[in-house]
Amino acid sequence: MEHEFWHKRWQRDEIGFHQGTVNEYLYEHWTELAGQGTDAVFVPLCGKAHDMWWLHDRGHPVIGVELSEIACKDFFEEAGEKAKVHPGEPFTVFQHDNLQLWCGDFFQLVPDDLRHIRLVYDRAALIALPPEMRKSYVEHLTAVIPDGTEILLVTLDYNSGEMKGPPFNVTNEEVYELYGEDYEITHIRSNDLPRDNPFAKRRGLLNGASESVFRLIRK
Ligand SMILES: C[S@@+](CC[C@H](N)C(=O)[O-])C[C@H]1O[C@@H](n2cnc3c(N)ncnc32)[C@H](O)[C@@H]1O
Repeated sequence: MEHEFWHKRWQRDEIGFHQGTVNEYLYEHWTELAGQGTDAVFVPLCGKAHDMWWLHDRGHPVIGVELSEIACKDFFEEAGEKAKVHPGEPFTVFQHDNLQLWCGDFFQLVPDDLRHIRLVYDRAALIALPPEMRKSYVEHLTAVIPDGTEILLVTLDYNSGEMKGPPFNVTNEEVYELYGEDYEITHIRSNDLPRDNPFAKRRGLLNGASESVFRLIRK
């Protein structure tokens, strides 16, 4: 996906992926990874996900990475919070307490940037990318997070003949192909979305869809 594609989506406010509330799988499964601890969390391709406030409120330092400056600004403004802005290259950092949004390209991150990270939350990041980019995404993520980092990954699968992504369909088999070599994988659960689910209905998915949740540990 070209950067321009996402910039346009934000400029036109075409952000159907944005959830104004905490994601149900984050809410239900986060303690299985994090316990009651407050380790630092990385949120790739973070948008303006409310989930980051939830993680922050639980005491986690958070670093999100997001291409769109609109998303970064809106994230703080919509919460009525002021962020300090540290302009820079390749990232401009928006900061409030220990919650930072790094505005720039995920693929520009280097391992030193994420050396304190112990947890990753991926909702609508892997599945935002077309098949040819997903391998590079996982390779880059694996290169920049420390060993032992745990990831909560949420995926979506559907009949790819029925709609054009994003979000793209990622099968559970693909998760094992992409992460199997470098991660221990636990498939926590899958949840069927029936054809009359609002998302399936909006996108014309006559066979519905299915979401899956994984816990991955970087070996
Ligand atoms: C489908 S949205 C998901 C946002 C968020 N995870 C959520 O749950 O709402 C994908 C986001 O990734 C951002 N994005 C796409 N490519 C990126 C890249 N290379 N680096 C950083 N952000 C990127 C887009 O601007 C978009 O906000």
